[in-house]
Amino acid sequence: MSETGALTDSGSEPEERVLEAALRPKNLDDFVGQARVRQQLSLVLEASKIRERTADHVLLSGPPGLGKTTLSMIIAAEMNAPLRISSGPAIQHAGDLAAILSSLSEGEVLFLDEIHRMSRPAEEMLYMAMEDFRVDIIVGKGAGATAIPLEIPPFTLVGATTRAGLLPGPLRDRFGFTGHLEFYSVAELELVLRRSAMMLSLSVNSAAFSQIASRSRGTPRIANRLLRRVRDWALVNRQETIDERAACAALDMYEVDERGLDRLDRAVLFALCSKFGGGPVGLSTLAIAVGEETETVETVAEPFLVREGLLGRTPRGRIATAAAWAHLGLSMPADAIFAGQGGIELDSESDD
Ligand SMILES: Nc1ncnc2c1ncn2[C@@H]1O[C@H](COP(=O)(O)OP(=O)(O)OP(=O)(O)O)[C@@H](O)[C@H]1O
Ligand SMILES: [Mg+2]
Repeated sequence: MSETGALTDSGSEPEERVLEAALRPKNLDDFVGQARVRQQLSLVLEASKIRERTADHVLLSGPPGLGKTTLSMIIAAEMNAPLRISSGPAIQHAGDLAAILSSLSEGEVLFLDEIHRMSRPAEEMLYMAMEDFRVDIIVGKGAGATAIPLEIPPFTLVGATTRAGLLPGPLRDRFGFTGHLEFYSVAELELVLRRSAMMLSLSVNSAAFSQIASRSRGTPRIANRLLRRVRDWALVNRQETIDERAACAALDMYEVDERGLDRLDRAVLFALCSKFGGGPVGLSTLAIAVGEETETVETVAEPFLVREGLLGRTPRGRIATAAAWAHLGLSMPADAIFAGQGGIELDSESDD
């Protein structure tokens, strides 16, 4: 995810995870935003406490950096249960999963990150474990193979995925509750930032919070990262209090503009408008024009530009919207084809 290591990339680097862990809210009340998911989840957890049973399995889906890992930790904490963490890519054989499942203690929360990347045989073993708290261990091969049933203690599976669409139906159906995380509003991100600033003992004024929040692409991870960069800037420039001027100067220096676009995002839009008259132009041509890999343009820059309504994907190629021209401060030529005009249909972003 983070191949470019950009400031506005919503994925996280290993060294950043340590910093993130420190800023993670520890209970549902401290978790900002996502009101509906929080309410639903709290009901699921409350009910299971009253029934004195382990909570139903929970699936958390949504884009990177919105709080899936954080919520899984909160679930374990709220249930007073130990937490075991693993991930789809780490479970390539059914045996890997069997080893984890058979070592769980009663009521333990098992967090499987990127659950859509688990191997098929492991997935099938998981179905059974989720439903019957039992797995069949296959011993031997071919005609002589036998299945040895193994009881496992009741546990709560919390699965996280950025690609709910890639999850096979039978697996999705076995979760008692699915929480879909949405992008955060600027006001919510300001709350996230206020909390982080307090934990980092930073003095930041309201206008500065709102500047950082509105450049954070609806993503708490990015908000916290921008806050740390602004903190660096203030430290070096000996600013005791981070005000709007300091926040803007810092973020301008890091090339994150007032709408949260970074250097690559703007390069893509600029090439699209200035070199190709606003498109349509093929993705690979566009990538060459900005000197990047096709995949980087497609996975790093495009999703946000499409979400912001600045770029359109059409069957004939990429186009700049009227908003893109305006954002770059360019006047749109009369013959430019943009969304809603010229009979071009926009492709909605697919989840595969
Ligand atoms: N609702 C929230 N309130 C406060 N901070 C949050 C919230 N959601 C996320 N964060 C912060 O954002 C950072 C990223 O969150 P988290 O790691 O849970 O995201 P994720 O959805 O698991 O991302 P990924 O898909 O990349 O694994 C954490 O450091 C956490 O402190
Ligand atoms: Mg995570």
